[in-house]
Amino acid sequence: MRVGVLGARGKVGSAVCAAVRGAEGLELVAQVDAGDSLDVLAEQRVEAVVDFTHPDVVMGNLERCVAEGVHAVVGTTGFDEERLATLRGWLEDSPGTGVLIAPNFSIGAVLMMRFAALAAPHYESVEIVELHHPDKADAPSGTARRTAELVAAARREAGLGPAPDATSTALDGARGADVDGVPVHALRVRGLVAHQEVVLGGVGETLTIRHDSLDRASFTPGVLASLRVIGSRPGLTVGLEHLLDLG
Ligand SMILES: NC(=O)C1=CN([C@@H]2O[C@H](COP(=O)(O)OP(=O)(O)OC[C@H]3O[C@@H](n4cnc5c(N)ncnc54)[C@H](OP(=O)(O)O)[C@@H]3O)[C@@H](O)[C@H]2O)C=CC1
Ligand SMILES: O=C(O)C1=N[C@H](C(=O)O)C[C@H](O)C1
Repeated sequence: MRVGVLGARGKVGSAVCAAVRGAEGLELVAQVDAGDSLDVLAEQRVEAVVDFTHPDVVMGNLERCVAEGVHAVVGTTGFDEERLATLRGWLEDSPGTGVLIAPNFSIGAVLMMRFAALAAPHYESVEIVELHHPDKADAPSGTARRTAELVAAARREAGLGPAPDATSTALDGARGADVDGVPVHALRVRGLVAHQEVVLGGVGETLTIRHDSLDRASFTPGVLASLRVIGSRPGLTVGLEHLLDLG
């Protein structure tokens, strides 16, 4: 498969370029970064792109890729329901083209999200703390948003109400951002890569589920696995879990 990487000079994009170069059956034929033309997609007969760019530009990239029938594996964050609906519309006009968007391509993060959803119905309280490097464009992280949505859905399904919180006065931001009723706290600290804790609590006990990406190499196996199947998954797939057998 002929692969192009968008965001090729970025922190994750450069790791993906190295991984694609070393992967059997994949050929890195285009490296695109800010200011470069997407004409290279047609010129180099790119079959699939990997996008790790910026939430502000990813939709423009995907509109062009889908219009040209180029499959896309997307790690860039910033997808809400409105963006996903727009993307589904574009894909309807380009049958056979596949787009996979994953808030997190590391296996541990996917498992952390699954474990958090599994635990959620059993605890009264739940909060999420995500910790990242200070050059990150968005807050909270895409992973934290997705985790909060999964936890909230699991709580709703179990008939649980809002987690108790008797705070009657607080400094703005002290209780984090409210994502689907789940407080999410974002730390930006030099030296960190990508980390998250889901803290659950009930009477007399807490459960903390923590995941750490210590190196951006943690994202590349999931990206390569996605590239290998994207050609046979037309339409939109959201989440790496759909490619894994998690039981
Ligand atoms: N799903 C996952 O597993 C992961 C997702 N991410 C997400 O991926 C995205 C990128 O993260 P990261 O690599 O750390 O960020 P970086 O800023 O290091 O890399 C982004 C790169 O994209 C470039 N770029 C900007 N605009 C365009 C454009 N229109 N076309 C092509 N390239 C462009 C940037 O150039 P310039 O700097 O000149 O603007 C930069 O080189 C973020 O949204 C992040 O949250 C990150 C890690 C894992
Ligand atoms: O910007 C990052 O670094 C990361 N972004 C993704 C997110 O927002 O969840 C994935 C991971 O947390 C690293």
